[in-house]
Amino acid sequence: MRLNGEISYVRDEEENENDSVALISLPPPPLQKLVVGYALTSKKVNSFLQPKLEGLAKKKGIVFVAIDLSQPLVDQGPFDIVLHKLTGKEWQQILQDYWEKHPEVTVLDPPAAIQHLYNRQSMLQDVANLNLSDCYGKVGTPRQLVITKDPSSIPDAVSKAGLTLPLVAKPLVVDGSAKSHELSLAYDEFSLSKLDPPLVLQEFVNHGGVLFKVYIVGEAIKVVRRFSLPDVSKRELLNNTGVFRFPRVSCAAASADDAELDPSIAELPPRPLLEKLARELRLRLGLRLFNIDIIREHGTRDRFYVIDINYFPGKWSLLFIQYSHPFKLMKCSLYLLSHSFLSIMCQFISSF
Ligand SMILES: Nc1ncnc2c1ncn2[C@@H]1O[C@H](COP(=O)(O)OP(=O)(O)OP(=O)(O)O)[C@@H](O)[C@H]1O
Ligand SMILES: O=P(O)(O)O[C@H]1[C@H](O)[C@@H](O)[C@H](OP(=O)(O)O)[C@@H](OP(=O)(O)O)[C@H]1O
Ligand SMILES: [Mg+2]
Ligand SMILES: [Mg+2]
Repeated sequence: MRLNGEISYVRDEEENENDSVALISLPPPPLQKLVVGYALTSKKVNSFLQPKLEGLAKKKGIVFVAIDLSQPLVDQGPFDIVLHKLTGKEWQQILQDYWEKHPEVTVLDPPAAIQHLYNRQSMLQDVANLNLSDCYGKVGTPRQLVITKDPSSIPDAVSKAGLTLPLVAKPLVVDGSAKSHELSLAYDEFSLSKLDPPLVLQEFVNHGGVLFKVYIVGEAIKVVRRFSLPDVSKRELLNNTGVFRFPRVSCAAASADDAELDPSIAELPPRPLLEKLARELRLRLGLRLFNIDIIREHGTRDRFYVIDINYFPGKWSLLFIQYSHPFKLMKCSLYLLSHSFLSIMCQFISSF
């Protein structure tokens, strides 16, 4: 079975361009320029600032200008928007000072709000506090325990907390480094003392090996499917011991949008549920650019868990890669997906 791999809840502006016919031909009003100053790592510049985005943005009067980190921010600009994804206290302070002097500038997003996602404990707190049970499904977070020191105390702490094995061990701090994405799966309690705190130990939830990435850009939502860790059976749990490091299983290259999947596993979470979740988290987190990783407990229709939230994610450029796939249609759908995504980004920026 082939499922529609992606949903968009915002009409693509490009689609609408030919909808209306001008009755009187007046010259178009001059486009008011919107200047977006950006402070991004070179990795992010490569993945985000694709010529395609810059081209589309230019047509809509949006220009991207690199912020020079060696110069005072206050001496640069003027900017309408500052778009950033850099970690570190120093940058936070620079932005804060800038914002105090220029409250008219939109900072995407406020550094203090982003900071909330840089810790895997605070990251999921708002989801845990939500009550969406009447909204087409239940959304929660896996039970988890924070360990800050003394690895030898972990087996005892896990048993006291009553966590069920296997457990996913995740570095507590998420700072964009490769190390902060080094995760392990622990099958038995005693091997847990080999781990290296500070970390979060999270119950592993069987979910049929498919994860949903929900991208939030302002009020727009996009969902894609990615491959994920396979289920762990009771037998595997009994026969395995130890702690196993695993690579970045659900990276952008692990798209499951065009895979043949069991429909009960592949079915996207209900749209009203995602809309409510996105709206609530946007408000509670105070963020406009983020993504939620969500899984459906295997064997259930409506039990969902948020396992990760990332600030301003997305290797959108990957969607442009011309896959040497035998079906031309697939190339086309990938192109359309990325195109509408870029359009959404431009629409969002234009809204300020
Ligand atoms: N509680 C869980 N139950 C089942 N699988 C999980 C759980 N937590 C994580 N995983 C698996 O591990 C992968 C990585 O976990 P997570 O998303 O928390 O890490 P990350 O390094 O922050 O990822 P990202 O690259 O999205 O930032 C997930 O995509 C999923 O496949
Ligand atoms: O393309 P997707 O699957 O959305 O992956 C993102 C991850 O989920 C994020 O965690 C990455 O951000 P950090 O590397 O800053 O944590 C993020 O890195 P980026 O800042 O280079 O976009 C992406 O790798
Ligand atoms: Mg993730
Ligand atoms: Mg993450």
